[in-house]
Order: sequence, then C-alpha cells, then structure tokens
Amino acid sequence: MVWALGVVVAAYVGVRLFEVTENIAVNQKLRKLTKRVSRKQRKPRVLGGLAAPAHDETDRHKHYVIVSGVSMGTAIGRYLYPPLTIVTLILLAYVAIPYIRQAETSLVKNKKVDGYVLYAIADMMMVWLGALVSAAIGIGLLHVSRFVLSSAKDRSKELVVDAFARRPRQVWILSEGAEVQVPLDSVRKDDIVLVNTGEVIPVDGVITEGFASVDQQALTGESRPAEKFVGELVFASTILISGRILVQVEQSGQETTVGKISDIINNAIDFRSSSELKGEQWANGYTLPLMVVSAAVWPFLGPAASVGVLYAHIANTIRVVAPLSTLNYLNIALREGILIKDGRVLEDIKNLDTVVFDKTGTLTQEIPEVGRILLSDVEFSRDELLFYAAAAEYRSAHPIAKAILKRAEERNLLLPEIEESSYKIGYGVSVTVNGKSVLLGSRRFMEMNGLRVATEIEQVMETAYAEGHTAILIAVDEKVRGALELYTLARPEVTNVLCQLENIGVTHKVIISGDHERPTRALANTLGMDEYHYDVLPGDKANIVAKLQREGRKVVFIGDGVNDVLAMKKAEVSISLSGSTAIATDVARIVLLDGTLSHLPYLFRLSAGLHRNLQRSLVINVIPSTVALYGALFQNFGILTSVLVSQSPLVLGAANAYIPFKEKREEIQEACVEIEHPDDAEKFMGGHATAKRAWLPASIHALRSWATYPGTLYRRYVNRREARGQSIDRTGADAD
Ligand SMILES: Nc1ncnc2c1ncn2[C@@H]1O[C@H](COP(=O)(O)OP(=O)(O)OP(=O)(O)O)[C@@H](O)[C@H]1O
Ligand SMILES: [Zn+2]
Repeated sequence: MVWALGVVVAAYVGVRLFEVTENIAVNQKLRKLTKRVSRKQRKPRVLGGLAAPAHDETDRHKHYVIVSGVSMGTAIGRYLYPPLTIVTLILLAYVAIPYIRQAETSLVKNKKVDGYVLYAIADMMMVWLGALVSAAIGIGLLHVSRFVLSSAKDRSKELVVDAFARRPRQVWILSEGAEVQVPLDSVRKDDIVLVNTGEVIPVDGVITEGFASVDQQALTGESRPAEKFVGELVFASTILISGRILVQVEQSGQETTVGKISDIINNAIDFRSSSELKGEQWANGYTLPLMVVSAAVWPFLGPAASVGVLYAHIANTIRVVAPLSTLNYLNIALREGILIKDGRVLEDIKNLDTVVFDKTGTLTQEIPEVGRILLSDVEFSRDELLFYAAAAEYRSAHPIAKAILKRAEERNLLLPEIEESSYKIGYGVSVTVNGKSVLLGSRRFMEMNGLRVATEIEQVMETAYAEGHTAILIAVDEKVRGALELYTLARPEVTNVLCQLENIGVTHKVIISGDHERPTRALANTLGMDEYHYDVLPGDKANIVAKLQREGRKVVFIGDGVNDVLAMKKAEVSISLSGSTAIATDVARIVLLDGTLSHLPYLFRLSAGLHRNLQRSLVINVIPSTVALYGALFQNFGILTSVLVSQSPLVLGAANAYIPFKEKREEIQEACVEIEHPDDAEKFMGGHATAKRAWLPASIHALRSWATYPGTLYRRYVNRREARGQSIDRTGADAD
C-alpha cells in the first residue's frame, strides 16, 4: 500500500507547508491576537480563592485519544466496507502528526535519532504494509499514555493548590484608617499593606510611608541589608529587619500568591526522576543499534520483524511510567499532610543519614510559656516590663514573641503603637515605645548595645538555665531592667519520632540553636542527640551544616525561623512545619502541614517506597520490550503482537504506579512506643524487621514485593475485614 503511505506523508507535508508559509506572516499576528483574546476570556477557575491550573494540555491529549479510537474502529471496519480505508488514513495522518512532528524536531533541530524517530518510522512502515489496525493501536497508545500522565499531573496540581488554599496567609492592610487582617489572596492592587519589623514583605509594591532596612540575603545571598525609603520598590519574600512601612500594592495579592503557587507546583510536577533519566539515557543509547538491527533483519525476516524491532524501544513507556509513580507518591504524601515541592527531593530523602534540628519552635513547642518575670529595678512593675516586651514583639513571628504576646493578652494589657523598631536576627528587637527606647533579647544583644547586666540578674538567669529554662533580657531607657523566664517544652512527639528515625537508618542527630548553652545541652541530653551547637548566629548555622557535609554526611535541616533559612538552603533537604515563619515555609522544600514532627519518619518510608516503586517500573519497562525484541527476531511475532507486547508496560507501569504504598508505619511506631515503657521490653524487638532484610539488594527486593503483591492485597483485604469486625474495640483503644 505505497499509495496509503503517500496519503499520510502528503497530509503531513501539506500541514507543515501550510504552517511554514502561513506562520511567517499572517499566523504570527493571528496568534498574538488569539492569545490576547483567550487570555482575557478564559478566566482561571477559582478554587478556594486561588486559580486552579488550566487543563488545556489534558484536553488536547483527550481529543487525540478519541480520534485514535475512531481510527481504530474504521481500521477494523474497512474489512467489511473497504472505502473506510481512506477515512482511516486521514484519521491516522491526523493523530500521527504530533509524533511525526516530534521526530522531525529530533532529527532536524536536535540532530538526534531518538525514540520518536523510531516510532515515526515504524508507524509509516505499518501504514505502508497495510497494518492499519496495528498503526492505530500503536499511535493510540502513545496518546493514551500522554493523556494519563497529563491528567495525573492536573490532579496533583489541584491537590497542591487545594492544600494551599486551605491555609491562606494573613496580612495586615489599612482599611479606612484601621488595621485589619485579611487573607493575602484577597489583597488587591493599590491596597495599603502594613509590614512590621521581622516580617516577610508579602507583596511587591511601593513604600508610601516609613523607611525600612530590608534583608534579601535569604533570597539573593546579598548579605548587606538594603535601605529603602518612600517611593522605592520592595519585593515579596524579602524580610523587613528594621522599620515599619506602608506598602502600596503593585500586583494584586492574588497574582503574587498564584505566581508563587504555580512556581511551587511546577517545581513539584515538572521534573524528571533520576530513574526516569537513567532509563531514558539508556534507551537513547540503544536507539541506533535497534535501527541497525531492524534494517539488517529485513531481508531475512521481512518488514514485519523490522517494525517489531523498532517498537521494542522503551522511550515512550519509561517517560510515562516513571513520572506516574512519583506523582502518585507526592499525592500520597499530600494526603497525609506532607507538602513536597519537588519530586526529586522525595527521592533524595532515602539517602539522608543526618538530621539537624533547630531547637526553639522546631524541637520545642511552637509557643513557649513565659515563666517568672525577674526584676532588678523597683522603678518598673512586672506588668510594666511585660507591657514593654509585648509592645516590642508586637506581631513578630518568633516563638519568644508569641509567648510574650500570649501572656500579655492573658494579663489584658493594652498595647501601644510603636514608633520605631528594628530586629537584629539572632539577637533581639529594639523599639521606641511612648518615647522610651526598649531592647529585648539575648545577653549578647545587650552587650552589643553597650548595656551591662547586673549580677543579681545574672544569678537569676543562671537559676533559670539550671532548671532547663531559657531567659531573655529587657532593657528600658538604656538600662537592663529585668529578665523574662521562658519555659520551653519539647514537642510531645519528639522522642518517638527520633526513635523511629534511628530505626530507619538515620545515624546522626544534631541540634543547632541560637539559644544559650544550658537549655540547649539539657534538651540534647534528654533526647540523646549525637551533637549540639548553641549560641549559633544565623550564618553559622549554615556553616555547621557545611561542616557536616564535609564529613561526608547527607543532611536534612528542619527549622522554623528566619534564622534557619540560610542553613535550610545549604542542606540537601530542608523541612519546615506549617505555622512557622512564612519565609521558612517558603524556602523549605518540604512542609509538614499538620504543624508537628510526627510525619517525619513516614516521609523517609515514603521515599524508600518510591525508590522501590521506580526500580520496579524500570524492570516493568525492560522485560516486555526484551520479550518483544526476542519475539520479533525469533518467534515470528506479527506486527500487532509486537506492538501490544512492547507497549504493555504502559498498562503494567500505570498499575505499578498506583500500587498502594506498603507502609510498615505501625510496626516501627510500636517499637518506639515500647521504648518509652521499658518494662515491656520484649515487644520492642519487632522493630528490627527492616534491618534483617537489609542484605537483600534493593532490586531483588523490588521484584519480590512485586511478585508477592497479590498476596499483600489479599492480606490487606482480610485485615480490613477483621478491622471492620472489631471497629468498636479499636475505637475504644484509640481513645486511650
Ligand atoms: N524576637 C525576639 N525577641 C526576643 N529575643 C530574641 C528574639 N529573636 C532572637 N532573640 C534572642 O536571640 C537569641 C537567638 O535567637 P534565634 O532566633 O537565633 O534562636 P532561638 O530562637 O533562640 O533558637 P533556635 O535557633 O533553636 O530556634 C534568642 O535565644 C533570644 O535570646
Ligand atoms: Zn527556631
């Protein structure tokens, strides 16, 4: 059927010629026009106040899938009614165009012979041989796989957007002279946003009042703060380290938020897993040999075998199957309350051996408790000191600030307007309240400002430290007037989480804190940390991470504050808890949305699970194409069989991607619960089940878990049934 091939080729050439000539003059204008119109017309679908990603891509694939289906129908139908042949050819030409186009790009632009070229040649050969059903199936499967992948991406995007939409960030705006708090995405252009010392600037805009010292180090690495005055531009995600400014919004909050979210989403969704890359590299490596073999066997085995050999390429399948797995794992994570902004990060976690925690706000509870207020001066009462402290911390996001503000609220203190304020990250705050200068912060901060700390205050601070508490100093009018004791409790889940991490393979646990030595050491000892650092300034946090890395460790940094951002950027993986400072959750690659550390071990499990799944998907891709190659060469596979066998990984791989993650969470958790009750020591042996299997190479393990999957399904089914039967008992037990 040379004429059939002629029809397809002519159709393609026709379309391309049309594009080339039209494109140059008319089409460019037209495209601009349509772009302008469609951008205006197509309002983004609003999902909880945020724009959901468009589904154009998926719709396009869906369209091709449907046309491919019809072409399959007519290809079969032509055996009954031969004139359908011409319809089939036109439809085939139509659905093949995107792929022939890709092959053309590979060949002409990239000067590369890749999987697309092989498929294009094979498809044309099928048309030439009159194997129209096979051609329709082959091309149809390509479109189906793209459709599946694209809709999986859409779903992930929706989940991520949803996760964001449920926790809108709050900002302060001036509305009719009053300060009101509103969600960031309801802020419009020209609104006046209020930003205080220590806060992250939430929008791009122009300063209309006040002046500011802005720290862009976390974002740009530039260490000198920039001074900004009225009329100057400030940018979202930079930190106001001193001053208090009003900013007129340039871009509506919604645009900024949506911009941010889509950045995050694009990072999370459009990446290539390392095994996908490996698979592709590998596939590209044997593209040419496949072509040579295909040409060489033609004279002996005929053109059908040649086509079969070409189709045995895994480029298409691996490109679909591997991302599906990763997407599925990102979704599982999100459902459990773990937002992962970059799929590669999830792959990396498995290899981490060192966990570095920030102390205040991360290992300890989000809000400490203000304990005793110690006075060294009869001039001020306790409530007065608290009043000044709270005024200084007004709206600051530091855990210490939250504690002080909470106490002030309990004491029903009315807070004054502050005139001037500046935050020295890692030291403390200084403000002017009712004409008095107030300093609040560490001892180092007082010394830096030339203030002496009286011996009696030093003594009480020592007592506080000795009891495992921490303390900060307050100075009013150039004199240290007292200290505030802060009780910080470790988060209730910490012991258990650390134990689980150890079971999973974390070998080194570190605390890096800006706090004083005594409370840091006390916590490190209680928790059995391997290393701790205290009195660390923000920049040095990053240096310590670098030092750990030089020792050959792979580091995850978990932090909550502005002072952690540089270290987070330095570490292999960074994690922040929801509820932390905005800049920390912005920079962190992973956010634990429930605001606790509980899911940390699960994250490691997920990463290991993803790794197994990806290995399995590689195997799933390679075996069928090997079989197809063998069949084409030695078993006289027909074209249809070759196509079906070599493309079967699409189905198997998709199934593999959605094999529910097998977690051993309970097992490990139980082991760790027992550790807290040593009298029950026997049970805790169960926790070493994972270690026993460590000698099995991961790939064998992957094969095994794949092979035993039906058994697992059955067991799960039985368990579920049992659980249902016992649901009353279980809820009773859970309540304890
Ligand atoms: N907003 C603030 N108010 C009062 N004191 C502060 C403030 N920020 C920092 N300080 C002082 O500076 C010290 C170091 O602060 P930094 O934020 O670097 O670390 P931290 O919160 O104490 O501990 P970690 O690093 O474990 O989170 C604090 O212990 C405190 O004494
Ligand atoms: Zn902290």
